[in-house]
Amino acid sequence: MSRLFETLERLAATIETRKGGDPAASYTARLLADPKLAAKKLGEEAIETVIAAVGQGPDELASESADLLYHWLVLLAASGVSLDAVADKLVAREGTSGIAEKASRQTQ
Ligand SMILES: N=c1c2ncn([C@@H]3O[C@H](COP(=O)(O)OP(=O)(O)OP(=O)(O)O)[C@@H](O)[C@H]3O)c2ncn1[C@@H]1O[C@H](COP(=O)(O)O)[C@@H](O)[C@H]1O
Repeated sequence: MSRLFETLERLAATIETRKGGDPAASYTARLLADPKLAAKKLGEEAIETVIAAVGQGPDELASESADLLYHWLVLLAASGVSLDAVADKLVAREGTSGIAEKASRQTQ
């Protein structure tokens, strides 16, 4: 398994432990208690990642990507969506070109 996936699984497990936690002591608990805030933060981190990608260099892009993935995991946890559920979607798409998939939707 890749180091990134192992890290994401470990972080997802840590995030689960924060459910119902004290928002004053845990930033994760604060986001989990307010899924709209978690979604808003994910949007902000996505924009910051794009800004890093178009002009701030590789280290900043890696750092913003880490922020993005952390907030993505929190939003999944807040919404009751497991990493396995996301994996199922990706596996189902394996081998299907995005161009072919879009064309099939347009002919339906
Ligand atoms: N990986 C992270 C992680 N990445 C980013 N962040 C926080 O996400 C926030 C990012 O917000 P911004 O970039 O918008 O920075 P900001 O301007 O300070 O934030 P705002 O004022 O806009 O809220 C910062 O407070 C970061 O510290 C994280 N907070 C927690 N984790 C992990 O989650 C674990 C549990 O955290 P707690 O629940 O807070 O103990 C930690 O041990 C870490 O492993």
